[in-house]
Amino acid sequence: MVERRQPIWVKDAVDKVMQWKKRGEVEWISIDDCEGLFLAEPLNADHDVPPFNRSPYDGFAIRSEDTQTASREQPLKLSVIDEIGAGQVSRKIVGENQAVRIMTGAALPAGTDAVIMLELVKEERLENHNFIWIKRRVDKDENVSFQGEDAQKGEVLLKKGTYINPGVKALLATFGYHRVPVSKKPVIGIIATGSELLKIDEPLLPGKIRNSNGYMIEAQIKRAGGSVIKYQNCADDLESLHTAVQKAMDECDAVITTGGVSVGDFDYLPEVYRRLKADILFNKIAMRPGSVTSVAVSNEKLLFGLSGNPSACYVGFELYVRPVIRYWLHSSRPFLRAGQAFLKSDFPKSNPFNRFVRSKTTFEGGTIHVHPVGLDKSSVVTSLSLADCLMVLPGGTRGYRKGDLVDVLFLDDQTGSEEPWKEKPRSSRL
Ligand SMILES: Nc1nc2c(c(=O)[nH]1)N[C@H]1C(S)=C(S)[C@@H](COP(=O)(O)OP(=O)(O)OC[C@H]3O[C@@H](n4cnc5c(N)ncnc54)[C@H](O)[C@@H]3O)O[C@H]1N2
Ligand code: MOO
Ligand SMILES: [Mg+2]
Repeated sequence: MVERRQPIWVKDAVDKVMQWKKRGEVEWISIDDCEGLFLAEPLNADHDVPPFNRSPYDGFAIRSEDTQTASREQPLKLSVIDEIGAGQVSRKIVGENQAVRIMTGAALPAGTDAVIMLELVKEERLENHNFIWIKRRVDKDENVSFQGEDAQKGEVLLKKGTYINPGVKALLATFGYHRVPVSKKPVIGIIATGSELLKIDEPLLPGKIRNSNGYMIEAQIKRAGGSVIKYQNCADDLESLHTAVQKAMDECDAVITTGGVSVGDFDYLPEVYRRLKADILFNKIAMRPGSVTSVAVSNEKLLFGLSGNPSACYVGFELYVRPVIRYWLHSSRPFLRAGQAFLKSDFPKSNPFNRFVRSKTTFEGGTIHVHPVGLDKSSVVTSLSLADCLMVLPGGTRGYRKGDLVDVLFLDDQTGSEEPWKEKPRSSRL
């Protein structure tokens, strides 16, 4: 008699997995290698930015009070007493009717409180000395980049858990972080199982297919921020599968298998869990695709049994593995970013289970639309290459109509979400 499995809700499955979440060990790595990781400590401003009042233009630093009566009819003549470029500091103190020629980024000289652009003055050279003529009033603080206007000493600029994008990297450099606190990456092992699997450089043979899931999962792990150990494909043979999973569990922080997790004669992962004396958190989820996704824990390490069907495997990873990797990396928003969009076409299939449909979003007239891509079957691989989101269609309906507002989970996104997608109360009767 085939084992009857009791499905659980997606939200409960996520909760069960996240009970085993861990933060990775913090290490300080070179700023050159930190992008795509997460700050393991907050970033505080230990000085003002900019650190001094500076000129935003190439021009002349002046005293605004000297210019109060300057006009086209009564131009003002100032004596140029120094010239500085960015990086230089003038030693002069600017007095009445004096100016310093100053380039963008240079510190305002003592005594000055405004800058006039090169284009707005007339220059004159008289007896080996430079003068300028100004034909308008310049107000105090005009054209000054103020010390601390960008960031003030003591401010917390970025919270712990922030994703390090190019802008964050610029801030790290601004504050002299040549080494950056981040988490060590989790090492995730991948074992593709199935006697039908060929290596990708092998020619097709009757009844065989190439292992695409192994490569897909590798890319998903890397997109999430983890590092990968890819093991040899494993045939549907209990002894070798047991040995391979045991070895991977010893060597990695978590392990993903694909295939062999359902109720078929050669689906040996349930038996491997028993042999490992692993606690099975669940082996059936009320969702499509990916209902067979199983997760077990052995020696406090997670062992993900993803489906062999490519789309089911993909969705299982994004919902249950990705948040574990991102949490490990100290992300404060480890779950897929959620939003809502209008369905672009009817989705007439009745929906007994929550469905995660590979889809694509488009922006039209200020609103987001979403439409399914490719064939909606869990065995399909082509739709994955076109999807930028998963459209979530809660179960218990007779289908959805064009124009319905539906939840979407974005795949190529770094913002993430603090909370996972959850079934809403109306859909929460199993
Ligand atoms: N009697 C039942 N049969 C099935 C059930 C069920 O509840 N009762 N569930 C179905 C569902 S839903 C899914 S999903 C699949 C899951 O099967 P497994 O996870 O055990 O995976 P396999 O049987 O090993 O393979 C399924 C399918 O995927 C192909 N595959 C496997 N590995 C790869 C790979 N690395 N790259 C590409 N494709 C792969 C494999 O050839 C099969 O076609 O079970 C249903 N059956
Ligand atoms: O759950 Mo299976 O993953 O529907 O295709
Ligand atoms: Mg199977």
